[in-house]
Amino acid sequence: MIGRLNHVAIAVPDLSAAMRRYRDLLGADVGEATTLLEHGVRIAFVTLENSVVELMEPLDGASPIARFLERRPQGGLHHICYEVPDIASSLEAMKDAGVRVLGPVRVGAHGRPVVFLDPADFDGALIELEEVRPELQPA
Ligand SMILES: CC[C@H](C(=O)O)C(=O)SCCNC(=O)CCNC(=O)[C@H](O)C(C)(C)COP(=O)(O)OP(=O)(O)OC[C@H]1O[C@@H](n2cnc3c(N)ncnc32)[C@H](O)[C@@H]1OP(=O)(O)O
Ligand SMILES: [Co+2]
Repeated sequence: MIGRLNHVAIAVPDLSAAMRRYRDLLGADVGEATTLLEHGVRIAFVTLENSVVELMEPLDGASPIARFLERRPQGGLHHICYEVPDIASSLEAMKDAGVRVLGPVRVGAHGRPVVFLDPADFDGALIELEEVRPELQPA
């Protein structure tokens, strides 16, 4: 059901510092920082040849990553995002299997529908599913 790895996300306490590290120390292609109010985060994507890393800092104490950073003040690996062709049918399959879905489907940073799955039901890893419809992709 899942397709490509879309991104791996790292929660960071200071996005500008993390962006500088990736750009200046690692020589990576770091995009612009973007605020995602609805998700409570400010993010920047690092584009690699074969995948993408999402750097995220919390907007405030109510952000879903605020508690995560309280436990790990230096930051840490936060979630992994897989592409699915049809998020509604993926969700149905998850619910049928008893996997807890965290919140509703929302529009993610790429402007596509995303949803999160409870780490307690997925080997301790927070999973994001992002809908990437094959028919809408360039050939
Ligand atoms: C969508 C926009 C953008 C994009 O890519 O397009 C993004 O990716 S935004 C990313 C930020 N959004 C989210 O993370 C939304 C989903 N996350 C959540 O709903 C919460 O963060 C949740 C439920 C995973 C944790 O909530 P909370 O922090 O309130 O709970 P606790 O701190 O009490 O933790 C409970 C339990 O879960 C474990 N946990 C927490 N975070 C993670 C994690 N990232 N990976 C693995 N496990 C995690 C935590 O250790 C606790 O475990 P326990 O055994 O009960 O101690
Ligand atoms: Co993400």
